[in-house]
Amino acid sequence: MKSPPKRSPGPAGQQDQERSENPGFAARKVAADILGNVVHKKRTLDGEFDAASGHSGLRALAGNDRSLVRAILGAALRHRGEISIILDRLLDRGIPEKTGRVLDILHVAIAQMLYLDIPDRAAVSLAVEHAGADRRARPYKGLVNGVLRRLGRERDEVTADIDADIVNTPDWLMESWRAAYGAETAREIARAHQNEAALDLTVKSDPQGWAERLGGHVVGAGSVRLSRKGSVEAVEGFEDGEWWVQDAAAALPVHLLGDIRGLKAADLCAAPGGKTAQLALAGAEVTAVDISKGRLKRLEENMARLGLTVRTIASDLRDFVPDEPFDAILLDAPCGATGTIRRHPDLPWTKQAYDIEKLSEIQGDLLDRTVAWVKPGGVIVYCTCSLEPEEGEAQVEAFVERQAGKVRLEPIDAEEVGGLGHLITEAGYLRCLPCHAAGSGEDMKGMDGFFAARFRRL
Ligand SMILES: C[S@@+](CC[C@H](N)C(=O)[O-])C[C@H]1O[C@@H](n2cnc3c(N)ncnc32)[C@H](O)[C@@H]1O
Repeated sequence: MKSPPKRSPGPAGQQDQERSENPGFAARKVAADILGNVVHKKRTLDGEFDAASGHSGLRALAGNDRSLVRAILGAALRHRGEISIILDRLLDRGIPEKTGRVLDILHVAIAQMLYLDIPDRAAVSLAVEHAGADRRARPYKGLVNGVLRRLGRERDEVTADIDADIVNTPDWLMESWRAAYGAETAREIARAHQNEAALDLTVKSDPQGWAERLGGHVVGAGSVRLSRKGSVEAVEGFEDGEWWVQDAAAALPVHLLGDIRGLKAADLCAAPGGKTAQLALAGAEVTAVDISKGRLKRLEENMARLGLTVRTIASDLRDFVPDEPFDAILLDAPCGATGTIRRHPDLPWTKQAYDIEKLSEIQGDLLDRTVAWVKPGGVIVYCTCSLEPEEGEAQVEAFVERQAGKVRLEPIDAEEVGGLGHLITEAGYLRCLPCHAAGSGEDMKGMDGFFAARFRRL
């Protein structure tokens, strides 16, 4: 169950050094705190890790301890269902409500013991110390010690017969995937979420050359896949703006617009600009629209690094009025993002079915608006990084019905997406799943869940 070591012990954060000399204590404390914020307060991991507005405890940690917090949270969230079952088996009478952080402390400790290469004694003693330092958890310090030591002793019995593929996904999501893709594929999707995603790059040119230079493979429709982890800024070509990070699946929708050299293209919901960069590189005159000024600023910084020029407009699309119609429109609509769980293991624990319903209404509204913004004969590509049919297949079927006589579906051909025929549905949509291969060969396995459909304006 354990994965290779990911840490070297770093200095404890300033605040916690006052309370504990034990190296690594501050990291465990911050991890338990963030876990609580994610699962109880529905805060996102990205938000908690934001340098400016994220969790204040993280700022006090050294870089290697921040990485340790990320690794612990990744394991605790990816295996949350398993850990809950293990805790049920270990806790004869459960834990009473209002016990402060006890459950979060236990989840963090078990994540280290079972899924990270951290010695049991370190995980247990830091958890016991943490319980002792927390006013409401203090009465359960003995219980934390007993439960974790028993797990250490009875690991095989306590972890036996757990269907990890199924239990780490909330029921509503598993049900949605079973209904959409069948039980076996739903299981494969959930299994794919147990692992982190590879690092995929979109390069300005010469994918094969960059793959050789960086020790990767060409996948998808010319993306470069690297297995390395760590800071992307340090990778050759970043500073010179030769590539940007973009999942192989996320790179496919722009290819569906065809030859856009010299055409006016709108990138709607554009930030942080992965697809904007592709459009500009393909020679289109790009207008990038996004509701978020902050995210648009990031898009502008990304374009500056890549040496690409685009026009940016900060606007809610529901207030947007283009000066003139476009030849091509890409709508990468806001969605539940359930296709990105490998990168965002917090997502299953922060989103609910209700969020998908609300978002699918917005998607329908935005998609309808694009019809008036594209020239007759022009093309609209709709895409989302979602696995839910309400945000994909069902969404576009309803669109075609509402806009009958104004748009027609233009089926996608496998040749347009690097020859990956398994990604094209019978209806001619692009449907990528996290368990799909991005090329041939075992190390090509995995891509973000994505949906795309193409329409021609009549
Ligand atoms: C899936 S992300 C876009 C990713 C981007 N296309 C890329 O490839 O890098 C969705 C974006 O939609 C934007 N957004 C959400 N609601 C919007 C609205 N009503 N009008 C315009 N943009 C919106 C969000 O700010 C967010 O940046």
